[in-house]
Amino acid sequence: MNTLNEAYKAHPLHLGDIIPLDFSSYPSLPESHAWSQAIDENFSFNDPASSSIPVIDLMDPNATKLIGLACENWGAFHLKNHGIPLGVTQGVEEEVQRLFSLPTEQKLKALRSPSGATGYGIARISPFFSKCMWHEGFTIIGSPSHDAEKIWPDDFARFCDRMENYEKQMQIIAKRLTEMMCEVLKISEEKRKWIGASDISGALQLNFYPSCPEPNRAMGLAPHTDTSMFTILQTPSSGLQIFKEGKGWIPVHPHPEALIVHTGDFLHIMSNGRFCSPLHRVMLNENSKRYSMAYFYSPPIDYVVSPSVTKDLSSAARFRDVTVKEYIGIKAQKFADSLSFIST
Ligand SMILES: O=C(O)CCC(=O)C(=O)O
Ligand SMILES: [Fe+2]
Repeated sequence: MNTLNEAYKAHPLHLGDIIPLDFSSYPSLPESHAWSQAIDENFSFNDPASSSIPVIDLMDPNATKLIGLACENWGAFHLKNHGIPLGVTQGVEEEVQRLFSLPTEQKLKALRSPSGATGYGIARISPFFSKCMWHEGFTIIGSPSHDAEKIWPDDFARFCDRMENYEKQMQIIAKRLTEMMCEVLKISEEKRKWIGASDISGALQLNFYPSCPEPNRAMGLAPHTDTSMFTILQTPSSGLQIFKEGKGWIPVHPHPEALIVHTGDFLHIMSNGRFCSPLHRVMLNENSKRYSMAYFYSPPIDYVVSPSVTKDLSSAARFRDVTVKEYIGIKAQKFADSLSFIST
């Protein structure tokens, strides 16, 4: 059994916090999904050049340095020339569309169990908000065959092949990015030994946001930070926003053939706060649906995440040591207060 599954098993959800709405049968926004305040845009486009996350070419000889700066200043960047063949991305996009356009009853066959980590269901962050999100998701850890078989008993091989291939590609890029980030943070050889190991904690989250009758009063995905070390996101559509201190919510418009990478809580801890773990959310559209594939990447479950992993920790550690597994548990209970809960 994958160890990430074990980490989630210890924190079961209520069934009511897993089942998505059948969005196609709601021509107007139900009260359960109407957020009380109109969602503020609170962002001005005075200077678009300094108000968008940087684009970094992985083949650029200065890529390591640029990635370090982007992680410090934004906690996010576009990554181009990442080497994933276009056919692989397109294949996954096709499967995501095929999955989410199925009738609700069919998708519900793979409903995530309350103590499960994989399958179909609403976002894990849902219990922390009083209103529901206009979103459905499907989580994959390793092979998706167990869940896909329930949906397509005779025809799940193509979905599985494409997803597993995509996960492999993500791991190759994630390994490369981890090496670069460790270089920037001067992480000791000892604490880098896990890189490239087979027991890394990885999960692929497929997200779907149907078109919404009242996008300004609804929320695709509510503000959160990712628990991961970093997340590699692929989406053909706008809607994602990242919160930047002093600027507000910044829209992240996808670049053709580029991936979006953003740092998560684990890198924030390991860098002693130098890399941000940006708050982000997803906004909706009245006329178009949106989907995304988010690959969450973290060290193995027993790895000790600590500011002391860096060789040049010059100031006092701002966070106490936690294992990956322990922090997943803290996040499941404390959500937005998790980083302050472990701060020293
Ligand atoms: O759909 C997106 O663009 C973002 C998804 C996300 O933030 C997540 O799955 O954690
Ligand atoms: Fe996220």
